[in-house]
Amino acid sequence: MTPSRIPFTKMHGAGNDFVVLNNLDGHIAITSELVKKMADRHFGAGADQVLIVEPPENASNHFKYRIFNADGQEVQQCGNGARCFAQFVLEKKLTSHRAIRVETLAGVIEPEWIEQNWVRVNMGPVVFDPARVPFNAEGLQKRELGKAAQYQLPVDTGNHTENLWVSVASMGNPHVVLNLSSPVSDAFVQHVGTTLESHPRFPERVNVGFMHIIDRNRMNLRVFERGAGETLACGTGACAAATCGIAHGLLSNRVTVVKRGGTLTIEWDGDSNSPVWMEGPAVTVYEGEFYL
Ligand SMILES: N[C@@H](CCC[C@H](N)C(=O)O)C(=O)O
Repeated sequence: MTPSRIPFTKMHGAGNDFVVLNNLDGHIAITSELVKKMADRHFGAGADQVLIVEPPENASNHFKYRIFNADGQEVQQCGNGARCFAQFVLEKKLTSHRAIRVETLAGVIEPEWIEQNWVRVNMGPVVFDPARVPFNAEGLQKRELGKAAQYQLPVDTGNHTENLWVSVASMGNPHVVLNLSSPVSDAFVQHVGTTLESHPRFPERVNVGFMHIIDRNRMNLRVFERGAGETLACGTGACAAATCGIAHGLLSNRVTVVKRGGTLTIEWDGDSNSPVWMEGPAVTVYEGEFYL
């Protein structure tokens, strides 16, 4: 039975914040309602995502990692959370391995603890096939840019409808990336983020990335996340934006992604079978008990 007080750890990865629960013994009944309560910034602990540590289904892996957005929906992947997950299981002495194999709804990822508060993760491959994002590209104007396509999507930007060229990618979870020539306003991120997150062309909704390339090695990125709104950083968003930029021939194979909450490094060799590597911070903020 779920206890009336649930111990949790508050963590963040570049300002993307999490409530992390150890449910290895299965004593907590994880429901969408519980997640929403914990993630609430006024009545709960407050978090962009709630992360759950569970035993693996396959004995060749170390853990299962479940991810819930603040709106209570369970989702496939979370990059900043993956680094915090590795920091958490080591800190809590749930493993003695620095490199672990972790099951997610999107497949197995491999975080490696590099040093205190710093983790590198093999995030698996990126997928640009629109059907697998999923994104309905039917009837849209399409252009090939390097190794990936872009699609022209009419988007209400607040003042008028603009035909924006967008890239789409899956890191296990869905992303749309806008490549902008200048930094964007808060109002633009809120308006376009809200519109695209629930756009009918994305049947599972989508995370919306606003990428501003500084040079071949560096970009600024803001992400309006599915189920959480704009966050201070999004790890899979950084992987999606960087790999789109690399595939389009605009970026080198190692990119520094600067977010409002911190900086991540993304590496990808451009081969569709190769994994995407992400490196960055993973920090414990405090321990608490949540009263039900
Ligand atoms: N913050 C995350 C992504 C969390 C899930 C995402 N909002 C989704 O719905 O797919 C990250 O660091 O990747």
